[in-house]
Amino acid sequence: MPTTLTDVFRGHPIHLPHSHQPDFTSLRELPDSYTWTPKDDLLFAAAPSPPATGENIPLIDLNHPDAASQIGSACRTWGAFQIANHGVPLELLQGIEFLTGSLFRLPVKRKLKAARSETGVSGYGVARISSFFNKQMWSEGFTITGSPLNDFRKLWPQLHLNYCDLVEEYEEQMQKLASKLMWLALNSLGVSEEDIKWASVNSDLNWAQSALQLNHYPVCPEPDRAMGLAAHTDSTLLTILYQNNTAGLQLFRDDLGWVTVPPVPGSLVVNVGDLFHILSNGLFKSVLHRARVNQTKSRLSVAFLWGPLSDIKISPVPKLVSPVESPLYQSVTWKEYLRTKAVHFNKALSMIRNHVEE
Ligand SMILES: C=C1C[C@]23C[C@H]1CC[C@H]2[C@@]12CCC[C@@](C)(C(=O)O1)[C@H]2[C@@H]3C(=O)O
Ligand SMILES: O=C(O)CCC(=O)C(=O)O
Ligand SMILES: [Fe+2]
Repeated sequence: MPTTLTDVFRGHPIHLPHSHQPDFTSLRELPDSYTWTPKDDLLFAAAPSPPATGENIPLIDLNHPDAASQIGSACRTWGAFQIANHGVPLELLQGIEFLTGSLFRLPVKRKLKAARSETGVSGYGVARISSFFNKQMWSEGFTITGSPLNDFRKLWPQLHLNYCDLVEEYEEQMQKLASKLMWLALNSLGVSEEDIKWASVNSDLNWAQSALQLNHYPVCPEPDRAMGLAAHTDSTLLTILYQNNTAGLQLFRDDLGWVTVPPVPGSLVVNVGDLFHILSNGLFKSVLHRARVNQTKSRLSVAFLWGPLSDIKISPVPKLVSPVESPLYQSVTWKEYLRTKAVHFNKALSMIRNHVEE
């Protein structure tokens, strides 16, 4: 039996000083424990990109003949892009948004019946990365790895089977899309199937696994001082994000600061994760991103976090490594990397980097 994501996290309990949320709707003012300052997050106050620069993440039409090169270039400059004509039925996106909304609208007591345990990865709770910060985030989440049946039964005694089918269908579609996007990006670098043995296109994707992260950012009384989800990179190969019609996702660019990703109805946001950065020998950028909140509209997002099976060694594609230099990164499995990340968080990538000898 391959190691699942659930197995990987069992050995990494997270101890959160505050493991569940207050009833956000009852808070009229931002409590101290939710008030962020630059001390709590070095990049908190980094300049937002002036809208006048017109710099925006590309919106790529997957039916366009140049889609592969556009994706490749977006992965290098932004580490992210939006896609239209992705082939995922609109009803499925609306379905998953509806499921997410109904989950977070449940009474707190019901949601807590499916609370994530200290040693678990699935279930309801605060963001995993909360343990690295002194302040709390203005959000609640629900993580799905493997079958959500047990948790969903507790949340919706009547409707859980329908919702399980919906999640399964969503994951299937996302899985296919993710591998298609990965290969488009790799092809743009001249990398083909012979170069990466474990990631064959025609293997029913039995080399991949995923997690689904549902996020809710309630309306916030003082959004400028609050943080929905603190800045992080994903450890994945790729993450595909569906966001409802409320802006909040921001990407960090060294040259521009924080850039907001505008919601485009029906489209999906794709971002490069740490493993794809490693695989591309640093060519694709694992983008630092975060979620801000606002005072008038609550926000929902659904992240499909996608990577290889836990024991597959990921190393920079030899073709992308210069013949006279060593690869930028050591080889690492997703399992090893998630463990490094669970301890070192945003420093994980630099810990497996090969340092040039003088
Ligand atoms: C398979 C994954 C990937 C996880 C952990 C586990 C399930 C949930 C994912 C996230 C989702 C939120 C950001 C992140 C940084 C987090 O804390 O939980 C992600 C993390 C990672 O990409 O490293
Ligand atoms: O809500 C968002 O826009 C970002 C979510 C995210 O980054 C994540 O779940 O990993
Ligand atoms: Fe993320």
